[in-house]
Amino acid sequence: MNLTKPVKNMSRYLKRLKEDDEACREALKSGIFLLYHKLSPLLRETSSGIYTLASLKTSDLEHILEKVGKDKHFVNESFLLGCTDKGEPQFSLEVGDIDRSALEQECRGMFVDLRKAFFMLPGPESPLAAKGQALLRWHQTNCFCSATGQPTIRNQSGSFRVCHSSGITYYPKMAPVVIVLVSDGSRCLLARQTMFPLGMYSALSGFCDMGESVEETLHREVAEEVGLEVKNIQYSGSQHWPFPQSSFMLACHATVNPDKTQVNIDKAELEDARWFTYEEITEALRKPPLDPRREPPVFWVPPSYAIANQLIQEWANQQQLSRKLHGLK
Ligand SMILES: NC(=O)C1=CN([C@@H]2O[C@H](COP(=O)(O)OP(=O)(O)OC[C@H]3O[C@@H](n4cnc5c(N)ncnc54)[C@H](OP(=O)(O)O)[C@@H]3O)[C@@H](O)[C@H]2O)C=CC1
Ligand SMILES: [Mg+2]
Repeated sequence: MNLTKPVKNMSRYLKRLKEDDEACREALKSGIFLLYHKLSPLLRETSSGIYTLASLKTSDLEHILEKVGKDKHFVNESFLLGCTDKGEPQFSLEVGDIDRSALEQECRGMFVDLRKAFFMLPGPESPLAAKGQALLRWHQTNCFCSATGQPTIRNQSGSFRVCHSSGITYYPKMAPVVIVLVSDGSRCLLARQTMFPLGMYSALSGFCDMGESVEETLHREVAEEVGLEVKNIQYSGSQHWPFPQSSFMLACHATVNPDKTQVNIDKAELEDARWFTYEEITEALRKPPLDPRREPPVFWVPPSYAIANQLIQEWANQQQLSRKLHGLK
């Protein structure tokens, strides 16, 4: 089978590459590579001034590696990410031990911190950039077995690491987090942590404790952080979130009784939490993406690549609909 041809069933194809070292090594010969320098992805500016993730073909990457004094077999250190629409296997490669500016020059691109890259990349490319970084980070921090202290060995695709001494297999992990937009019917509750950028408020969130369901985490986190009791939980969607380590965000809507809205903030967790009106929210959603050269606005919400933004947008749409139904503007 020629693995480079467009593949009808991508999922089966990727499963094979994940599990079969030989097939994956073969796929590396005709892969598409995303480079990271100390976990910062390589971006390129197109002729129309738009930034995209730079993707290099195997032959181009090997050529560049040789030019910067690195063995071309270094491509084998890559990790499998997925497949392009054309069926080309995609890989991420950490090149942090190579001179950064020499690489940037050879690749005609620049390595950009992932948080900054999220603001520069077109929407659909952000999750791929995040996945590439997350996988590299996981491998960098799981080189040893936590039971024996012996080195763990990766398979070719990077879908797991194994300790041959204990026989334990380690798989890349995400920590589940519940994020919830609480509404009292006409307002929604947003909060900020001291570490948030100035003026940014987001939905409430918290890591799931061992053994908890999504609903249990949601009730506990809202009670802990703002002292409220929620009901009517509705699932909205999910997202992988790479910061600071890989989280798996499960996003929900919930409501509180309109006569029990007094917030009691846990100051150890939150700097502030307050109710926002529909007008305040729609104005914040209309604001253009943050310009790092300008002062941040007094109140703004997470940008569109964050699932918090999706929750806030959905809430605003719902409010708009019910206002129309009630003859309000
Ligand atoms: N994509 C999005 O739209 C959004 C994503 N998020 C993400 O959600 C995550 C959780 O939100 P946050 O409100 O801070 O969570 P929590 O409310 O649970 O508060 C963080 C606390 O959990 C501890 N902690 C850190 N990692 C873990 C873990 N893996 N398991 C259990 N506890 C942990 C922290 O300890 P320590 O003192 O060590 O830090 C800190 O005390 C963050 O990574 C944040 O970036 C949040 C909002 C929006
Ligand atoms: Mg929290």
